[in-house]
Amino acid sequence: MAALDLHIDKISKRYGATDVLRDVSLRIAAGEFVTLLGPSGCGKSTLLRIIAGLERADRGHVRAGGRGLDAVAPKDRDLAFVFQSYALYPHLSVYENIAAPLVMRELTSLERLPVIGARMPGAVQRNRSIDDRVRQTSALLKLDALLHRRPAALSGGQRQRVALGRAMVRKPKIFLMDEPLANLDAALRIHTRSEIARLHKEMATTTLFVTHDQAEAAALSDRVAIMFGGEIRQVASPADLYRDPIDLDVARFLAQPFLNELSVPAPIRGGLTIGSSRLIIRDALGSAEPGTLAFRPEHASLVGASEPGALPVRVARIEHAGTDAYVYADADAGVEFVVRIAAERAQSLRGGETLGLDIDPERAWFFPSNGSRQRRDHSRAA
Ligand SMILES: Nc1ncnc2c1ncn2[C@@H]1O[C@H](COP(=O)(O)OP(=O)(O)OP(=O)(O)O)[C@@H](O)[C@H]1O
Repeated sequence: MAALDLHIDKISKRYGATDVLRDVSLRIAAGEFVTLLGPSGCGKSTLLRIIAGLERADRGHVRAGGRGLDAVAPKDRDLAFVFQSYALYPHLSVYENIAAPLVMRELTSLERLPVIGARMPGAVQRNRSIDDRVRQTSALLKLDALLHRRPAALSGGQRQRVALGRAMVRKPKIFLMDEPLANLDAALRIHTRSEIARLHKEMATTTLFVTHDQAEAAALSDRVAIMFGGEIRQVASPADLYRDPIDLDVARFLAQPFLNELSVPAPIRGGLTIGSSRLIIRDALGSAEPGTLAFRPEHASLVGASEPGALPVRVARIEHAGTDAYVYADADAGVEFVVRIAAERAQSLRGGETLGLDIDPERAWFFPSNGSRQRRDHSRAA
């Protein structure tokens, strides 16, 4: 199945007085899996609906494989849309649900009639080809054993697989998926997520996936476009977004499970003054305005209280998380930091103990209060 690239060019959309999308541009390569990630209400679904042709943009263009789609009817766009709600036909079997888009497209209303339709010239051949495609698709989705069942007799994950099957059977050039895992419980979400990853690997269909779940975005995507307030803030691979966020919003949104933040006065030659300590942070070199020092729990360590350059902290509590532990440590002036350490090491710590917090000067970020962070590599793209 040949995949198509998808280009979204300067899309804007307003509802009443609200700018829902502002000049949104995004280029998705043929076969790429890109996720729109952002908080509720940031405009993800609206953008997907505009690409599908279900909503009209006020400005901007959508192109797929070089063809402008703005004037193309939704049904002729060669896109398949998978929604959060499965919207299966309750009175049809799994087989009939998956076959439905092909039956509607490839058979006339007479040919669709039971008994008569099946005997009409031409329809026999087309019915056979529909049957082949339904069986291929259900084999790919491991639904073969469930083809005779009605949706009511399926689990949530199975229903979502049928919804995927119904979208896949038409062999679309592009998949649009709007939170397709949102209605599943935690275990099924992870299972169905790996099914989607496997299918994408096998079929390499260009996919634009919407979620507000950072773990889902990271697990599935080649690249993630992170949105806030109707704008795409940064587009990068999940690893680059986590490692090199463009601003504090992005760093916070990808906090797993916590981001340490501290407001600090303007750095002097990369040096930040925190209480009676002075820390040199590479990211702060070249900045001369106040801002926020931020770092992830894994980018600091606990050392002896008298270690030079370490901030004095007191162990408040320890949370165990499998092989790791999160240590909540209080610094002066009511600031709390979280540090990730190995679970074995946590066993030797005691609540109330005074230690030093050693922040990794290469990995901590400095976000100036006005203006962007000076990033070391430039993964921002549109
Ligand atoms: N038809 C509409 N009329 C008016 N406002 C709308 C309409 N559709 C969406 N909006 C508003 O546009 C904004 C973006 O909505 P959208 O559904 O695109 O966000 P989202 O990022 O997909 O959110 P969620 O994750 O909650 O689905 C919201 O503030 C929403 O209330």
